[in-house]
Amino acid sequence: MTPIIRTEGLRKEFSSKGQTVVAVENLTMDIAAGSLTAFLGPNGAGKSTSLRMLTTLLEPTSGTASVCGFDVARQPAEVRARIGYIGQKNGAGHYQRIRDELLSQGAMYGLGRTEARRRTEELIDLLDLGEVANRNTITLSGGQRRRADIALGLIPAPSLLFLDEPTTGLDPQSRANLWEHILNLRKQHGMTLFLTTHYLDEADQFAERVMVVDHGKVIADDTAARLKATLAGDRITVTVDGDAVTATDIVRRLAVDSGAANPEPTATPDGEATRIVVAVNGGEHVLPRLIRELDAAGSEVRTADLDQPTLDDVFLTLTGRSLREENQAAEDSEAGAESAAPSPAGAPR
Ligand SMILES: Nc1ncnc2c1ncn2[C@@H]1O[C@H](COP(=O)(O)OP(=O)(O)OP(=O)(O)O)[C@@H](O)[C@H]1O
Repeated sequence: MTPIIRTEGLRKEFSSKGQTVVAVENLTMDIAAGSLTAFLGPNGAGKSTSLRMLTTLLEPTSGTASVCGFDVARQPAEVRARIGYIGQKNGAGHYQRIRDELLSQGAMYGLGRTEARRRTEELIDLLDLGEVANRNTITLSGGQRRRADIALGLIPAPSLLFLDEPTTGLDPQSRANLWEHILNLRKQHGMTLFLTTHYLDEADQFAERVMVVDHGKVIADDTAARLKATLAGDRITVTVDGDAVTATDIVRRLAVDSGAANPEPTATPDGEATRIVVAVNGGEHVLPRLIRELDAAGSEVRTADLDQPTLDDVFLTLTGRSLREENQAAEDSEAGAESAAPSPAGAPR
């Protein structure tokens, strides 16, 4: 089947104060129709720029991209007619009722009045906006506003939807709720979804394909499960009494047997005992065997833990940075800026 997105050596450079910034470098990928791909990367990695090129909002410096079978540079109108794009900033206007905004969007896409009305009501229903459809966007909660954004992006009934950080800034419950809606849409309409997110748990849970970009380049591209298995591995920590050298040898042998990429354990004194940490493959099989072998060798196992990796561990291996910590730092600085910013008298905060 022809991929719904195909890029070949896509590149975007910006000139800023006499300097050239390469935001996206040599992006080559095929995305299958009907798939859900998460495009991940630290701040400034080039995710939004890639999305903006694929949605025809930015012209590539070089390389090619076809979306829904049309070239983004030469046939932008054809591309736009087939896609939806939900950017980072709230797309819904502030002083219009959601229902009216959806109707205007329908008119903008050239739907007749009856069809615009039908789709508006369908999307209000699908995205659970019934209770707020007659309210102005400015009065909505973050989660409701994001759902309104998605409804707006879906007015033209796209076969491919791009979402740039759809859940950023939402509380965990609103995130879960929005995801339920996104997955529901996908099920009902067989849409292809291509999204960026800073929440790696979302990518892990919902995406079939995870692409990690850094400094404008794709540095990993696979399923979340395979990325975790190949780039992070499981981690076993045991605390043992008795002969630390023998115990460490046993741990190393089992890690080697498991096929771990780096089977060298680290052993550190923990009071009278020794704490041994090692990376293994298939930790759930290795751990029981390890406990039996240590026991048979006369090492008393005080504690035994198995940590299975998250995508953040993958991220750390790949980029040397923890996205979880970056997110936390960004949230902290936003919260700081918000509490420091003066609020104009009477203005809603
Ligand atoms: N209009 C512009 N002019 C100059 N540089 C730009 C412009 N837009 C983006 N860049 C730069 O290109 C790089 C990639 O930016 P981009 O917004 O694509 O990153 P991102 O991965 O989406 O980041 P974030 O997660 O913070 O949204 C960054 O170094 C950014 O500063």
